[in-house]
Amino acid sequence: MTCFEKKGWIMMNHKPILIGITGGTGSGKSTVAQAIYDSLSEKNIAIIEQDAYYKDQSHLTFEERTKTNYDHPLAFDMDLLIEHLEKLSNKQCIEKPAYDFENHNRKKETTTFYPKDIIILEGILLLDEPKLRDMLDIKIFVDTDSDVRIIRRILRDIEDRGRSLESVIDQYLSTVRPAHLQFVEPNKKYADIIIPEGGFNQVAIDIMIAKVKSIVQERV
Ligand SMILES: Nc1ncnc2c1ncn2[C@@H]1O[C@H](COP(=O)(O)OP(=O)(O)O)[C@@H](O)[C@H]1O
Ligand SMILES: Nc1ccn([C@@H]2O[C@H](COP(=O)(O)O)[C@@H](O)[C@H]2O)c(=O)n1
Repeated sequence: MTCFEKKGWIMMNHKPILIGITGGTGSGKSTVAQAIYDSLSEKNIAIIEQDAYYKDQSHLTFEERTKTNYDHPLAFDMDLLIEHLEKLSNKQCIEKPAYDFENHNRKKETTTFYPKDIIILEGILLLDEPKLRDMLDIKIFVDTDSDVRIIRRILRDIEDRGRSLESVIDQYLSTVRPAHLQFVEPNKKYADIIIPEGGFNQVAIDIMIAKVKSIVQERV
């Protein structure tokens, strides 16, 4: 069954444009996603964070959940993410999960998410799974040096995600860095565009916006 929001619908008979923004942790993915969203805010557009699709771990204790490798593809419920993107392509609503970084678990509540003309999907592991990769109309890799990324991550995880300096460093060395080298960096080759240094690269963002607008024009 199709599902509509009261908002304007510009490409009624078309599948949504799916923009994937990937790159290492702290590279600036969310910042780039927000900049694109802000520049196209008059359109029927939304952001989906891949983080919302971390697997539910309610069967584990908090202590056990701290030991999960959150940078491995198996940490994500990729089947649910793909199912949701397919539903949105078919103009169906989804119940989008939400994630609690402090508890290392999915939240109980979900949000009803309506189909959009443009969806920005943002996350560390968008290009590793061929089926997901093939669904993306535009694939962007935000490329930022690892020393800059770890500094950003330390600040963010302590401030927003309830972590200690020691836990961020331990996690980075034991799982984040090895998984980045194994699953994130090698998939850069699949990107259509590589944006150096993330969110404040206005030239790259303007080029992206022009591309999205030209796809919209083709489809209306
Ligand atoms: N080009 C940039 N220069 C300086 N700081 C940036 C830049 N891009 C992002 N940041 C900052 O770095 C932090 C991480 O950025 P974010 O977009 O959340 O990264 P990601 O989503 O890849 O983890 C945020 O505090 C953000 O404001
Ligand atoms: N319980 C969790 C879940 C994920 N992480 C880390 O989040 C990173 C991905 O988010 P970004 O915004 O940084 O792209 C990823 O590197 C995981 O290590 C976590 O620490 N705890």
